[in-house]
Amino acid sequence: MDIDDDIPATFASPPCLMHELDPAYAGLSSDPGTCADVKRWRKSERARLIAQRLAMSPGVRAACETQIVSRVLAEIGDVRGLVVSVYWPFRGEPDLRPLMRQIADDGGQCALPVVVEKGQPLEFHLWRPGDKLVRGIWNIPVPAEHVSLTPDIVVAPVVGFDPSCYRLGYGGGYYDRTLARMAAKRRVLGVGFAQSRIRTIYPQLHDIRMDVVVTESSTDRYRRVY
Ligand SMILES: Nc1nc2c(c(=O)[nH]1)N(C=O)[C@@H](CNc1ccc(C(=O)N[C@@H](CCC(=O)O)C(=O)O)cc1)CN2
Ligand SMILES: Nc1ncnc2c1ncn2[C@@H]1O[C@H](COP(=O)(O)OP(=O)(O)OP(=O)(O)O)[C@@H](O)[C@H]1O
Repeated sequence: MDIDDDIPATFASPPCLMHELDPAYAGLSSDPGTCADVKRWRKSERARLIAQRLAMSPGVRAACETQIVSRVLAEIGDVRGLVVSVYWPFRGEPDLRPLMRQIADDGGQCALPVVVEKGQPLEFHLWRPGDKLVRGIWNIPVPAEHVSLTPDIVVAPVVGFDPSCYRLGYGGGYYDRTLARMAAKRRVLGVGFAQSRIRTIYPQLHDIRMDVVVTESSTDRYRRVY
């Protein structure tokens, strides 16, 4: 018999009892009226943030992207043997294709997110520099070959983000749906321009926090307390 079997279970730190509380107490809302207001607000905020980043000058954008790539590489550390999902840039997202080349050069593997079915989780398909791409849903380029991988690190582009590392995306809920299904040990690195930081995204019950958000001038970290 294990000696610990006789000892009542105790926690090294206080257990989290958040699940026993009203979600509103945690700043999360399940009220239908509030959800509808948040949806409307998110739609206009997305449009504003996308227009704002599309208006960046090419020189400023390129300088920011260089900074983002080096901060993300520092955040990833030794990439040998790891699968990192990145993304093909779309609607003014930071262009991280140099990051994908560097990951491959350093012995990691890259994957791109693929919408295989609307309203379902994303799949991540292997992409090596030079591999053929075809147009997927919304015309976003996706690998022509379908080699599905499970990422160790998910680099997720943000339309907006808040200081609690919550992500505002394009409104399909794809990353949330996908992360909800993945093992907790994956790391999620949000990336965006500093101008995409907003006070709050009004987090809802389905929103999943990222571990870190990297911009050209900042690295925000969410520290789990449990
Ligand atoms: N570069 C890149 N690739 C990616 C993502 C991403 O965020 N960035 N995705 C990450 O998920 C997936 C694509 N997600 C998308 C989700 C919604 C829309 C979109 O156009 N939505 C509608 C509005 C939806 C609504 O409000 O209900 C639209 O804008 O008209 C586009 C892409 C997979 N590939
Ligand atoms: N885990 C989930 N299961 C089912 N539906 C979900 C889940 N997560 C999100 N959704 C749905 O997706 C919708 C859009 O979510 P949200 O506004 O957070 O999208 P987003 O994070 O901006 O989009 P994306 O991840 O595609 O860039 C939500 O209203 C919700 O109905």
